[in-house]
Amino acid sequence: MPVTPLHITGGRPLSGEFAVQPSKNAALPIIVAALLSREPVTLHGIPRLSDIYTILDIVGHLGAQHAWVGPNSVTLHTPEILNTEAPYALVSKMRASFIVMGSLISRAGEATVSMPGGCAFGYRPVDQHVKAFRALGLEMDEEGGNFAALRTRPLSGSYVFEMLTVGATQNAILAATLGSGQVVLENASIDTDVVDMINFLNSLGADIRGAGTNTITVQGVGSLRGGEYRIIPDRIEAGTIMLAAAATRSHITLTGVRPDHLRAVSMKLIEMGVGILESGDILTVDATRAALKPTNITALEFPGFPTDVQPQMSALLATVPGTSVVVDKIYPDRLTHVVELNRMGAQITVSEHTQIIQGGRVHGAPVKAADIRAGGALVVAALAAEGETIIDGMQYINRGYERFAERLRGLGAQAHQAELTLASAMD
Ligand SMILES: CC(=O)N[C@H]1[C@@H](OP(=O)(O)OP(=O)(O)OC[C@H]2O[C@@H](n3ccc(=O)[nH]c3=O)[C@H](O)[C@@H]2O)O[C@H](CO)[C@@H](O)[C@@H]1O
Ligand SMILES: C=C(OP(=O)(O)O)C(=O)O
Repeated sequence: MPVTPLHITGGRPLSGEFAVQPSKNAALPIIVAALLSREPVTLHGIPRLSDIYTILDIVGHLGAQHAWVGPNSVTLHTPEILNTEAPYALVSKMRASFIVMGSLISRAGEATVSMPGGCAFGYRPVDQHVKAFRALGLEMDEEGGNFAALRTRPLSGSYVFEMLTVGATQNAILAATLGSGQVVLENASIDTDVVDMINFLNSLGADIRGAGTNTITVQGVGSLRGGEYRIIPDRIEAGTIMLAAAATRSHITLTGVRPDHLRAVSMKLIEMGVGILESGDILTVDATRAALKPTNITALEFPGFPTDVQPQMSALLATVPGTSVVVDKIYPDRLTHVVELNRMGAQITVSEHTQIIQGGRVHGAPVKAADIRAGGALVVAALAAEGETIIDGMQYINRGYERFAERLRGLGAQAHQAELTLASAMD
């Protein structure tokens, strides 16, 4: 299905309130984790995004029935696993799909999953998933781009991750949740999305200790019950909007946020001269008080500055006079936004994976998003830019931001996506 470009006429401040969506990157693994229960599980706080529809298709193929029971609530029910194979056509769309491997191993003792896809911003191996599975006792085979796992004895033992990885930590936890052995994961990710998945599994009766620390112990249990769970707010969307407010020198309020998940973004904005006020689940951003100062950022694992907000930060810094430097230690090649921002008058050069940004004015231009957060960056820049920006590649933005044009209009932005005409629908 073709999607029409987003038109934004920028250069004016935003105002009002923005209700942050529930977290895509927490919801995806929790939907996969719901496969572990034979009983119905109702999840509240599921954003209506293309990635969510994709994962629902994937778990549906494996045996989960699902029904939307509210605007952002889904009930999943998997009495039986019907398939232990997740084919390329489904898995190639999205990186998060690779963790169905863990759920299938737990529930069925075997899994064949194609190498995952996802946003193309550089090398994204799955070696830690595979090494962890092997260390915990699974037989692993790789053939023709597929990974096959077979459980011949209860999972047990330990694995020390070679780097902090959200997905591999989640995959190993899922694989060990149902069973009779004990698994210890060291140098495990403390990311909010790992913690939320563990909290969800424990709410159904799993025995997983150490969430939010680098050592996670999973004691296998026989089965999980059904239940209800609410997913955390989307800190990446919230971060994008905070940076949009700063780029447009606005004063806005974000509602339904977890300020404690956003500290790295808030601290950088405060350092730049932006006022940030936290009160419960409300966060106010005031960029009207002083001229903003340039800064340097390095994207790191949580609780460091998120890689998923790095391109949007580059867009903001392109509007701040002076020199800023941006490095991404998680995905050093996450740079597809640079050429497009430069099309809008930004002055960003890249040397050895380091963005050197000479901030100043940006102007509207036709641009193209090549991945989700590059799209977020182009929206931030377009809101700040004089004139009209036409952003192509909305299929990427739609992976991560729900009804974005409409919700940005709620902040007073001039943003609209043309309706699909019969002619464009047949493209
Ligand atoms: C759907 C979802 O939630 N995606 C997020 C998740 O991706 P994802 O879970 O894939 O990212 P990881 O945390 O696993 O990756 C972190 C780093 O470890 C490396 N690595 C990872 C696994 C592995 O087997 N080998 C290896 O070398 C990666 O290349 C990367 O440099 O976390 C990323 C890092 O916060 C975010 O950008 C993604 O938006
Ligand atoms: C990069 C993302 O997703 P994926 O890991 O599926 O590519 C993202 O959510 O920013």
